[in-house]
Amino acid sequence: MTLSADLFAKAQTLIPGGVNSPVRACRSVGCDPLFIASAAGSKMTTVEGREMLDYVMSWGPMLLGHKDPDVTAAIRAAVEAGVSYGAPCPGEVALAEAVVDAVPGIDMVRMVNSGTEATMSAVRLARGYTGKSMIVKFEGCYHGHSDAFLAAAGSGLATFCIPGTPGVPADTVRHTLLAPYNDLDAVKALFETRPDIAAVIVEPVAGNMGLVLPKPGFLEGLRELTAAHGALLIFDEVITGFRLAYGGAQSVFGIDPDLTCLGKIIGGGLPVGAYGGKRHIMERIAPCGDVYQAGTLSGNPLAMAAGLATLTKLKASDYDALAQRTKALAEEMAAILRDKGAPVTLTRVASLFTLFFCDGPVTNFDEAKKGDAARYASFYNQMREAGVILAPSAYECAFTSFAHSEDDYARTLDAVRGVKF
Ligand SMILES: Cc1ncc(COP(=O)(O)O)c(CN[C@@H](CN)CCC(=O)O)c1O
Repeated sequence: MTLSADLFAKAQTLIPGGVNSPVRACRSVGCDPLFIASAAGSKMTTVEGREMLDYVMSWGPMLLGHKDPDVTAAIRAAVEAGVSYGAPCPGEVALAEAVVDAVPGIDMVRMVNSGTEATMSAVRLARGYTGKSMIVKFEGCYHGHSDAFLAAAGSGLATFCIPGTPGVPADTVRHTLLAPYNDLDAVKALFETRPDIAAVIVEPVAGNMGLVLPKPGFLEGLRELTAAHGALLIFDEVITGFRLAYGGAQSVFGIDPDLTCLGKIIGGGLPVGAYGGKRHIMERIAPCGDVYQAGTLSGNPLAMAAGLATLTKLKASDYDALAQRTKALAEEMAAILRDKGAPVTLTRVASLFTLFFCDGPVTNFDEAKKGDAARYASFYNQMREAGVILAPSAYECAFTSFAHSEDDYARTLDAVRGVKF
């Protein structure tokens, strides 16, 4: 038995499924998880001492790479001043200012502790601000695990093929309307039948059914429809925020959402989420407004220091260069796999990509589900054997980082060449 296997056996007696987040259990790719002892740059080292090349990067936060020296130094310095105050601290102002300066649609921002909290709070705010109850989300999009969204979430639930989940009262998801991603007509039809839609929440680039890009006009259409019907447009940029560009997807597509949800990268690896948007909407949030939201560790000084150090460094980083290197890697991976006879549809943007083992196009969840999950599981396991960690689910993305080197990419392609179907 390996040390990971021993740890996993014990973990399963103490923690549901042996993990603190379902996808980490690797069930959909038919293996047990590796336990990680440390990480630095583009690599993680298992408890067995094996160095693995990482394309999960903590599911997105580690855009600078693991254990970035500047981020680590900032956390170390913050620790010396204490770890939590339960009172305002300068770091909260500094990170809020960095977010407001970076994200076009954010005039004011509230820090929380996860992407789930961010989207849950943004929806409550939208309902409070508009006085309406219904929300529209898209099949295959995942906005965290708050009840309203577990109607047909992508990410974990799609991996486990659970459409919705026990424990969510039926009348909770009664206020959630679903539409296929990229289907503007479906959204238009919802608005024509429902006068009580408070908001449409969308991943501007969907990262939880695998990577699915918005069709031209889709996001613009959502902006027009919501404005015309007195509903808010909420961009869930937990993955895309500070990853597609320093200003997020909204700065790339030129769309002006009413509210934006952030997470992952803005905490630099520590637990941070945030929701922000137009000042006249955000000022409805307590204590200046009447829509309640709170959090003991929101604005935690260590997390603020890690987030600020991360954004400061990203602001000076060359996103275009990373996008070009990611493009070269992903296209070569797809070409090698096609030469092995596998049907592969590659979707890619910036430092994100997904290899769907099916013919394309892949523009929504139904098409994403045509991917050959067994072939993906085989690919995942063979790549892990070769020392490369991909997402343990066909419904996730691969994440590169500024720490990935040309040698890393060459090593990855060598591993792909060794794959046998
Ligand atoms: C677009 C989007 N919105 C919200 C969330 C929820 O964020 P968290 O509550 O996990 O911080 C996520 C979380 N992403 C998943 C991976 N696709 C987190 C990994 C996990 O669940 O362990 C997200 O992708």
